[in-house]
This record gives sequence, structure tokens and C-alpha cells, in this order.
Amino acid sequence: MDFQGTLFDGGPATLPAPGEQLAEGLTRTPLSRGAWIDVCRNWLPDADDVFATLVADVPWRAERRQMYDRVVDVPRLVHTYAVGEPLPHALLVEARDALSAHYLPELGEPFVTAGCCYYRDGRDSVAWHGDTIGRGRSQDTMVAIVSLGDPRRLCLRPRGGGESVAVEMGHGDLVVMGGSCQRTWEHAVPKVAHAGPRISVQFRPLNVF
Ligand SMILES: O=C(O)CCC(=O)C(=O)O
Ligand SMILES: [Fe+2]
Repeated sequence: MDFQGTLFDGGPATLPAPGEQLAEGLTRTPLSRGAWIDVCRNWLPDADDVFATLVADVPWRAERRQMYDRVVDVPRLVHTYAVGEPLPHALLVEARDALSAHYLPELGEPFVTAGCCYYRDGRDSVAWHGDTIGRGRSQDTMVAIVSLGDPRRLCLRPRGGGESVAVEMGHGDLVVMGGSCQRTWEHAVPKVAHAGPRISVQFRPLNVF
């Protein structure tokens, strides 16, 4: 597997003071129509250990069905941790709580669910969609993604047409889609010719899917 290890290997498996660390490390890119993305590189400590634990311990199931606002082809494995369900790694609890604390003034509520997706190789992908099953259809919200394993591109394009943008999501990186992003833009993780395994953990507020 050729993803880069973290700087934190062997160090204490805790996040630095969340507000401080996120406030310093995040870069916000405004998109059009009130959408934006925040990116923080190398955010999650011990990403190697979290990745290995998730591969082994998450009850992965195949997903290939209708989802979001249309029928999309979804070749990847998934599992969602619902509200109150224990997460499979302590660092994910820390990450979720750090995100909730940092974004509370803007979001007004905590992140409470964790959707996990396992892209086994470059053939696994998710097609263009917005997370619009719940409140994301009509309200501003946030979806915070922690990426583990091989880097993959998150592509975003305005609904109804326009130029797309792409963010590389690397091992331990944090990418947050916010504002109107779920309803005014779409996102996708396209297939690529060569990629090793990648896991995405998406933290969402209540009733955002
Ligand atoms: O793989 C990712 O990071 C994005 C996944 C996604 O957009 C979704 O599951 O709704
Ligand atoms: Fe999505």
C-alpha cells in the first residue's frame, strides 16, 4: 500500500487542543451560491492505526442501490454509525468532538453520525450527488470528511452546470463541505486507473444524509 505514514506515529494518540489546531490548520475556499469547503491537511493523528482498525473492525456491507436524489452507481463498502452508537476507534470520537466544538458557533449543532465508506481500489467510487436525503435538501449544513489510506479526489460541481473543482483527500486529511454545498453543488469520488484502499469517515449533524 503506498500511502504516506503520519508524522505522529508513536506519539500520543490524541488531538491537540481542537479549537486551536483547527483554527490554525483550516483553509476555507468559498464556492458559489453560499457553498464552501474547508481543508486541513494531516489532521488526524495515528491515521495508520485508525485505518487498520477500520478495515478490520467495521461491519462493512456492499452498497449498490438508489441513494441521495437519484439512482447512483455506488461500488464501495459502507457502514453508518447512527446517533449514540459507539465508534470503532477512540480517535474518531475525539475527532468528532473536536469538529463539533470548532464548528458549533457556525453550525449551531454537533456532528452526531459517522458514515464510513471503503473504496477497495480505483474501481470503487461514488457518482455525482448531494447529501440531500435529509435537511441538506433545503437547509445549509456541514459534512466533515476524514480521509484515510490512499489519496482520492473529491470533485465538486455547481448543480445545473459550471466549472468543477477537485480536492485531493490524503491520509489523515480533513475536508468539510459547508453552507449550501449539499443543495447547490454536487460532489463525487471518481474512479481512477490505479489506487490502493481508502476509507472515508463522514461526520454529519442530525437528519443529514
Ligand atoms: O468518499 C468520500 O469522502 C465522500 C463520500 C460521499 O460523498 C458520501 O458518502 O456521501
Ligand atoms: Fe456525499
